[in-house]
Amino acid sequence: MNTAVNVENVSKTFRATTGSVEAVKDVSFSIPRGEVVALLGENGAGKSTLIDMLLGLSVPSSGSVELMSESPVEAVRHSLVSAMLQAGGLLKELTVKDQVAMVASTYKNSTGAQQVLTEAGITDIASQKIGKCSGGQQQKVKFAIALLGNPEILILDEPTTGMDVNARKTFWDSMHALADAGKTIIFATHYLEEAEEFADRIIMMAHGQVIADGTTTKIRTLNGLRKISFSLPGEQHLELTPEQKQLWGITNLISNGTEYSMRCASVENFLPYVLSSYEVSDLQIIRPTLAEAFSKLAHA
Ligand SMILES: Nc1ncnc2c1ncn2[C@@H]1O[C@H](COP(=O)(O)OP(=O)(O)OP(=O)(O)O)[C@@H](O)[C@H]1O
Repeated sequence: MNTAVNVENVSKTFRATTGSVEAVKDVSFSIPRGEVVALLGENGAGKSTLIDMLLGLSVPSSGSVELMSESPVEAVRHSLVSAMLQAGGLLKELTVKDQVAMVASTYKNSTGAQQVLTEAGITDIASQKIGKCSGGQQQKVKFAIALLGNPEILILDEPTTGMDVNARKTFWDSMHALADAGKTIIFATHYLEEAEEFADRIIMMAHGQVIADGTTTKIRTLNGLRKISFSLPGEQHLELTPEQKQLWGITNLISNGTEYSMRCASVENFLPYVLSSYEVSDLQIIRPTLAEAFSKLAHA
């Protein structure tokens, strides 16, 4: 069984007094086992609604979801999947270790409270009451709880919200270890650098739909916004006709003495022309950042 998650033509419509909201619209994707996938999208894009359906917390209005070839509810029941969600679930009066032990006792075959406390990096706050933990520490407690069932699939909704830089690093180190052990990880985040650094694949959502799906490199170049800069020493001047600019998708052309910079949609075709027609130095091709691609795609 190589497919961990299969989502087919899934839509979710909420009925509200003000009318209906199509939170997720005809979304399909498949995630092989062992893949680490970042779910990106602006506020209200539909990420949490999709995650709720992956976990069986809500039912699609149409379409189907399968995790390890089972329905989400069955997959949760068989501890094939566990989650770290944005909303509550922790008891403020309990200590961290009692909270984790309490959830551990509900599993037939739990990983063990002590082990998940170590994996989540919270042995130092084990005796602290949940109510006295910071937002970031509570996130780590939720992470420890998510590890208890030793699930094949981990689904994390904005897991590092509230964590400081060190806590985020420790968190992602733990996630790396899990990914190396072959776990499938799906995480929603607003931190693009986390997606860039950690995910094998990015699924980008806007207005309930998947607007891009691929590796970070693919997503970055989807909008074709690579930037080129170079110098033309001596008396050389770059001269491009409007037809050439259109052909190679040249925009934002700026010249500053001998230095030129521009955006280019067709670097592979433009560069041979420049290199054969001019004496070029200091050539640089700069990939668009994920943030640029994200912003462009989300507002297309
Ligand atoms: N229970 C609900 N009833 C009505 N509308 C809802 C409900 N839950 C979500 N929505 C709407 O569905 C859309 C998608 O919301 P969702 O929470 O899935 O977005 P999101 O991408 O997770 O956003 P964020 O990044 O802010 O968490 C939004 O327009 C939201 O207002």
